[in-house]
Amino acid sequence: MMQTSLAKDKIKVLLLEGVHDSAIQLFRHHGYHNLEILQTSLNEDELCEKVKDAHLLGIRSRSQLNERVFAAADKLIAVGCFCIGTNQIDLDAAKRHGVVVFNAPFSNTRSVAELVLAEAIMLLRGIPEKNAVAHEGGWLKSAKQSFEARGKILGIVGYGHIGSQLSVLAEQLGMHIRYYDVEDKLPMGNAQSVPTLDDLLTQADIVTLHVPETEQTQWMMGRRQIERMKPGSLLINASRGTVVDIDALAEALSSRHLAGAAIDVFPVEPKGNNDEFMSPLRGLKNCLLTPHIGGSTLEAQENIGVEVAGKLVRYSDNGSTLSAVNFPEVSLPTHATAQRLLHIHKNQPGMLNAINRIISDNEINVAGQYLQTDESVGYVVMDIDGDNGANILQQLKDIPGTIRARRLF
Ligand SMILES: NC(=O)c1ccc[n+]([C@@H]2O[C@H](COP(=O)([O-])OP(=O)(O)OC[C@H]3O[C@@H](n4cnc5c(N)ncnc54)[C@H](O)[C@@H]3O)[C@@H](O)[C@H]2O)c1
Ligand SMILES: O=C(O)CC[C@@H](O)C(=O)O
Repeated sequence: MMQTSLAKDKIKVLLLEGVHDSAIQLFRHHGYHNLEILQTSLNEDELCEKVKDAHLLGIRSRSQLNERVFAAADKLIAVGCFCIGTNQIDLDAAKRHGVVVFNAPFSNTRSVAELVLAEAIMLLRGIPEKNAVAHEGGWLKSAKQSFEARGKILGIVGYGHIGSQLSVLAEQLGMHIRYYDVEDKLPMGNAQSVPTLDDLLTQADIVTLHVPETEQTQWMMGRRQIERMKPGSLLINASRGTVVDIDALAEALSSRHLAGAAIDVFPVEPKGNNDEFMSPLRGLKNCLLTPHIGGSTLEAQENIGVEVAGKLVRYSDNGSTLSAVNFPEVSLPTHATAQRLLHIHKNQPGMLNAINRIISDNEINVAGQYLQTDESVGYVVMDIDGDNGANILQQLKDIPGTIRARRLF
């Protein structure tokens, strides 16, 4: 087990939002026993208080990490998103504070694709409404407005990991796939790309959204886009709640312009399972509502736990930022007899010179050194011979423009 300069029982790991046990096991296996585990997210004030003594933080989609939270998190070195989306984090603020952010870019994608396919079939058969009516003692036995999936056009918006897997699964059922993406994407099977969102909306029997939350995707399914959808068509959203104008959707479902919808994500979601879910979609029987569980299968959560905890441990143990979402990627092999120093700084001229001047003034031999920069930060990982690491750490921290410096082992 790797020895770090800060004893591992002093490294506090704060895990929120019911991260899977596989993550906890992995931390413990690597010697991290100072864990605080919460099942819910925290509001901004609670977060600011809790993060004060945390070195590593694990969250899912509900925790909002903004400038104020990072400013309060003096000791924080990394955040792991135990999910795909990182839109809940101000990634630039994290970087300015020298905090590296990781996620799990594909571990839950199959789970989402499977759910969406099931929802498409359920909506085509009007099951949400038939189910709701049966629970009230009614009996809607009818073939009216009930359809097979075979031969229907599935319109996929965002043909990434989820959209493209869904494409393959849906084609197995005999559906015809059209997709719209801002980037050129390899069509799977017989899927066809369409040039505009409008083309997709006017052709598809079912529209399903698989885009990330960005400025461009915010409210991309507004009133006008919903009106462009074919009368009697269906909408599925398992991407992010801000992609769909929920009031316009509620009206389209009430008026039956849309025959049905399945919505897993909402502009405002409850903080935890004990909070009330508020939405204009409540009570609409042709709308299947799920509590943001597209990626919540045991398989996905177990894999995500191992993947993201593994990334946090590798960063904490040896400084590897491989696959970080907001940081230059560096992974230096360890040199058995050397001490490792990490230096995160503003990307300004002369930083490497300043670091190396300290090394040479102290007559230290460098066993390995790697610098990566992006437009705003630089990250140096450096192995030095001898035992001078602790002595020069303060000098490295004193270099103007330094964001954070750490001695690992
Ligand atoms: N409901 C859930 O539990 C759940 C689970 C996993 C992911 N998600 C959400 O689903 C999203 C998609 O996941 P993914 O793994 O497929 O991501 P991905 O990055 O692999 O694919 C996203 C695709 O959207 C495209 N895109 C981006 N902006 C676009 C725009 N304006 N118009 C059209 N296409 C655009 C991208 O080019 C890319 O191909 C995630 O960002 C996350 O927010 C939700
Ligand atoms: O597990 C979550 O909270 C979010 C799941 C999903 O939206 C993701 O971004 O991966």
